[in-house]
Amino acid sequence: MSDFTPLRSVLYMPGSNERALEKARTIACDALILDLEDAVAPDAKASAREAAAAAVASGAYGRRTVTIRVNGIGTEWHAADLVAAASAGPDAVVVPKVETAEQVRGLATALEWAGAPEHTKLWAMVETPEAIFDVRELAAASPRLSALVIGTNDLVKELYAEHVPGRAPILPSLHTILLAGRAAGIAVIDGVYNDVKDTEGFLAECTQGRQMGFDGKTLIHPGQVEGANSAFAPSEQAVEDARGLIAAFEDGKGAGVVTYNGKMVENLHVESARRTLAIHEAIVALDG
Ligand SMILES: CC(C)(COP(=O)(O)OP(=O)(O)OC[C@H]1O[C@@H](n2cnc3c(N)ncnc32)[C@H](O)[C@@H]1OP(=O)(O)O)[C@@H](O)C(=O)NCCC(=O)NCCSC(=O)C[C@H](O)C(=O)O
Ligand SMILES: [Mg+2]
Repeated sequence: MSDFTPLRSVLYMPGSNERALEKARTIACDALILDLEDAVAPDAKASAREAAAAAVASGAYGRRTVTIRVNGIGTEWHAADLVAAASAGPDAVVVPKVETAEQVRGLATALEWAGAPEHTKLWAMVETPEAIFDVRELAAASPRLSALVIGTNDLVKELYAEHVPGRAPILPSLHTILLAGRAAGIAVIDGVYNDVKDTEGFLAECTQGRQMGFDGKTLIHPGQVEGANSAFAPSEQAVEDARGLIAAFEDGKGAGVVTYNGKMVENLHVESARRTLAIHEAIVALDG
């Protein structure tokens, strides 16, 4: 049994949108982010906080990973959001615009003090230039931190860049965040695609994200879930090849190098194939 948690499709929904919270019970995403930050107007912050905490406590989202995104450090809502989220005990508390390792340690301590259960992890959003300069230390700052989530909208805004197909203006930042996440051994989740009607552009960005190495993608609309689930899952061919490659290596009876389908196979390829199978098994277990 794999201990890998699929995070192919991570759907944001405004904590203030009752219809979305209800609808999310039937959406086949791997994870939900109940948002208290950007998607919620200032006068709806308190009611959204209550609704998100109640939604987590309802246990209505089955085996999906359920998280709450609180308002950022330094905002007037941050402390109350953190306390409410800690007592609701979601799978993770997502904190936007985290910039330093010190902030990560402070957040972990605050969650502890607020009585967050051990299973409540911390996900830090990386979406500012300051964070990218500190991301290596930030990613390794606390055992409670289990994911980096990229905020491409804020990043593009902060860089005075533009959203373009292929994302050339932000690729150096995306790679830097991935390197930091992989070095720390935590998940890294790609940013959102804003045009909910542009399926072709969305799928191209999912493929790019998978090829770069992201665990999955954050989403803003239920119509994006299926595409992300499929793009970030190993294909049938990849699963078959992983099994074949492992079998070929084991048949080599201790040889350090063999071939499979004409290609060189060494132990490092076997490790990658085992990871592919672990992801596949975790997805099968989640999807049932
Ligand atoms: C983008 C939207 C405002 C579009 O809303 P709408 O026009 O209402 O969509 P539809 O009419 O197509 O909706 C169809 C049905 O699906 C439900 N729905 C829509 N979106 C969601 C959702 N996210 N989760 C659950 N359910 C959803 C509608 O209720 C309809 O249901 P039904 O009544 O049964 O037909 C909207 O999609 C939306 O609000 N999306 C989320 C926006 C959000 O959370 N934004 C904040 C996060 S993005 C971000 O900040 C990333 C980061 O910080 C960065 O910097 O990049
Ligand atoms: Mg943002």
